[in-house]
Amino acid sequence: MTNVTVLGSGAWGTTFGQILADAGNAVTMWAIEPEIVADIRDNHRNSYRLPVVERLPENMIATGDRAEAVANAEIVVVAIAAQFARVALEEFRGLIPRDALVVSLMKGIERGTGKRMDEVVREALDLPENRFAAVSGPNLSKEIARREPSATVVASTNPYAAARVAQACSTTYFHPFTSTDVIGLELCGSLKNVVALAVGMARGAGYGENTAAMIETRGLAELTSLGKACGADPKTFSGLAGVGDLIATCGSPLSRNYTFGANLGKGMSVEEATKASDGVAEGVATTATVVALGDRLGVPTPLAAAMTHVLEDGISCAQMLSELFGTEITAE
Ligand SMILES: NC(=O)C1=CN([C@@H]2O[C@H](COP(=O)(O)OP(=O)(O)OC[C@H]3O[C@@H](n4cnc5c(N)ncnc54)[C@H](OP(=O)(O)O)[C@@H]3O)[C@@H](O)[C@H]2O)C=CC1
Ligand SMILES: O=C(CO)COP(=O)(O)O
Repeated sequence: MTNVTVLGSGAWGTTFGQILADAGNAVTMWAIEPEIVADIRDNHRNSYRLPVVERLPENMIATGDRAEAVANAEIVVVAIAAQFARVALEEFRGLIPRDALVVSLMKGIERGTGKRMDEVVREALDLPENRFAAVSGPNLSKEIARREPSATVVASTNPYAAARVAQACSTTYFHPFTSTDVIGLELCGSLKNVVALAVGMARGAGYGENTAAMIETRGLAELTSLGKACGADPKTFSGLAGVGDLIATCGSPLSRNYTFGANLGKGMSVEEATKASDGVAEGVATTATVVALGDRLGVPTPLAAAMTHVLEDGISCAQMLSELFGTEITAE
């Protein structure tokens, strides 16, 4: 049994807390909202962010006190909206035990700096690389909250850390694989959200399977080229965190990014789609950072560029699709 703290009691943070509790760990949830803390602590529910779960495990407690939340933690899991991660984590600097592992569930790239979540977490907490791990895969929280079978990837440059975290989140219904490719895992999780926005938009506009498959396949190619340029292992993109997460996210209205895109495709403005969103669609803030990353590395990112024009200039789905390939005939 391990003492694990989860920072952020959103849909996935709470679901992952349930996984950790089901795996036999002592789980402490931290949330910024007092009402969420009280709901988990007193009612063993998170009716605000995960109402699908009637009752959370007994070995899952909650607190809003930062020091108390991490005081005895052997593993600290970060499940905060990516664009708020740095500011939120800086409040925990110096509070986390020096031998605790820190795990990111976040899927986003920080606006302004273009940094991945492993970089943000390590900078905010002054954390050495060998105590960091990332978790990413086809993990739509509501299905996993219902304990449906699923799998994920735990990546750390420190194989011991990856194995330790994988052990802590292994249950009969949730199977972790390990990897040392942190960069690849981070890019898969972040960039697939941009592809999901585009696929959702096409679906919302009434296009079918061929168009979705076209966008997903070209999106995977873009994601893989960018990942390779960042030093990632190409194999990661054909695994659970790459193709696997694309299939899940681009195929389900449970995905916030997919649904955000679908609402755009139905004619909503970005503001209207944001208001309608149930949780944070991380791809909205990440899209522009992908274009900037591609520019910096000399890697073409036509899908991210087209989605940036959707998000910033309000171009239509038809215009987005026409921007994807241009008119020149090239090899695939
Ligand atoms: N939902 C899912 O199915 C999956 C999500 N993920 C990723 O996991 C991460 C967390 O997602 P999820 O758990 O769904 O949570 P949400 O995206 O629904 O919300 C983000 C969490 O961040 C918290 N938060 C926002 N701003 C701040 C802040 N300034 N300080 C402290 N906390 C803040 C929210 O708190 P509050 O609720 O109090 O507002 C909430 O707990 C995201 O990066 C997401 O991409 C990965 C796999 C699956
Ligand atoms: O990352 C996820 C599934 O793996 C959840 O996707 P959304 O953030 O689009 O809801």
